[in-house]
Amino acid sequence: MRAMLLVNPKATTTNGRTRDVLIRAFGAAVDLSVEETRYRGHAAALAATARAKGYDMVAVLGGDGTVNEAVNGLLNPVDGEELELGDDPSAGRPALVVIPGGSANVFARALGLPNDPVESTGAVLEALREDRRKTVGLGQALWEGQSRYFTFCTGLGYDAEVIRAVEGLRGSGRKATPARYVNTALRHYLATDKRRPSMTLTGPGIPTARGIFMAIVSNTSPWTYVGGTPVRPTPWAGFETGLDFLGLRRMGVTSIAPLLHHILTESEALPSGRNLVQLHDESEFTIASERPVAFELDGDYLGECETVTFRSTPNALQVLV
Ligand SMILES: Nc1ncnc2c1ncn2[C@@H]1O[C@H](COP(=O)(O)OP(=O)(O)OP(=O)(O)O)[C@@H](O)[C@H]1O
Repeated sequence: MRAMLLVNPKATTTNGRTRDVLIRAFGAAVDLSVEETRYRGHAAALAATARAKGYDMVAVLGGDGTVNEAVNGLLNPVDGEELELGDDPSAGRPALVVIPGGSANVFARALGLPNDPVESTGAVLEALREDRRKTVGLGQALWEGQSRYFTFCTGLGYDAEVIRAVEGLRGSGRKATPARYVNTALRHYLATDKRRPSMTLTGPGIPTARGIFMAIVSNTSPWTYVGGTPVRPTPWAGFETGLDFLGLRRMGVTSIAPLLHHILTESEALPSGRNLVQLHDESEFTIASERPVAFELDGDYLGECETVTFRSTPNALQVLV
C-alpha cells in the first residue's frame, strides 16, 4: 500500500519529534513517501500528484488549513484531467489520514480522533490494520468564479471577521490560542455591525430569508472548540448528511447571550429563537449580501465577497478512523 505523508512544519503544534514518530510508525505499515509543505497551496498540489500517481492514501500532519488544502487537491481535477468516478466517488480517490498538528484540529476531532498527534497516530494505525474507513461528504463553496471544498464549516460575517483579526495577530508573530480567539471575539463584538444586516438566504425549495447578519454553514458538528469544549450551533450536521445552516438576524446581547449559552452546553438540541434561520440536510443554497462581507472557510479567512453558493458533495472521501 502506497501512502504520501504531507507535513506542514509551520503548523502550530507540529514539530520534528512528532514527525519522526509518525514516519517511523507509519513507515513500518505502508510504503511511505514524505513531503514537507513549503508554502500556502503546496499541500493541494502534492495531494493532487498523489491522486494522479495512484497512491492509496494521503496522510496529513498539520492543522485544518493543511487538511483543507489536501482535500481540495484530492477532489479537484488538475488541468485537462478527466476524472472518472463511479457510483461511489470516494472509492476512486486515495483515502485520507489526518494527524492533528494545528491549533484547533476541528476536522480531526469531529472524526473522533484524539487531539494529540501521537495518540492519533496509534488510533489511525489501528484503523489501518483493521481497514476501518469512514466515508464522509464534504461541502463546496462557489463564489466569483472560484470554488473550494470544506471539511467542517464555512461562514460569512462576524465569525469570519474574528478569524481575519486573529490571522492579523498571527501575522505579527502571536499564536492562535483559544484565549486569543475568545479575547478577539469579545473585543470585535463591540465593533461589528449590529444595525444593518446585509445577507439574504435563497435556495431551491427553501423559503427566502432576509436580514441576516451572520451565516454559519456546517458539514459536521461541532463547528469549533474552545479549548476542550465543543461549540455546536448546528448540532444535527453530520458527514453523512447534506449541509446545515444557522443564520442570525439579531446581534444584540439579549439574542447572542442565550444562543452562546445553548451552543456551549447542549449537544443535541437545536438552538431556538425567532431571530434564527435554520436549515438541516440541504443539498444547495445561496447567500447574497448587499455589500462585501467577510468570508471564512474551514477556519481560513478568504477575503470579502457578495454571493456564495454552498453545495453538498456526498460520499466524497474515505477517511481512516
Ligand atoms: N512551509 C510553510 N510556510 C508557511 N505556510 C505554510 C507552509 N506550509 C503550509 N503553510 C500554510 O499554513 C497554513 C496554516 O497551517 P495549518 O492549518 O496546517 O496549521 P495551523 O494554522 O497551526 O492550524 P489551524 O488551522 O488548526 O489553526 C495553511 O493554510 C498552509 O497553506
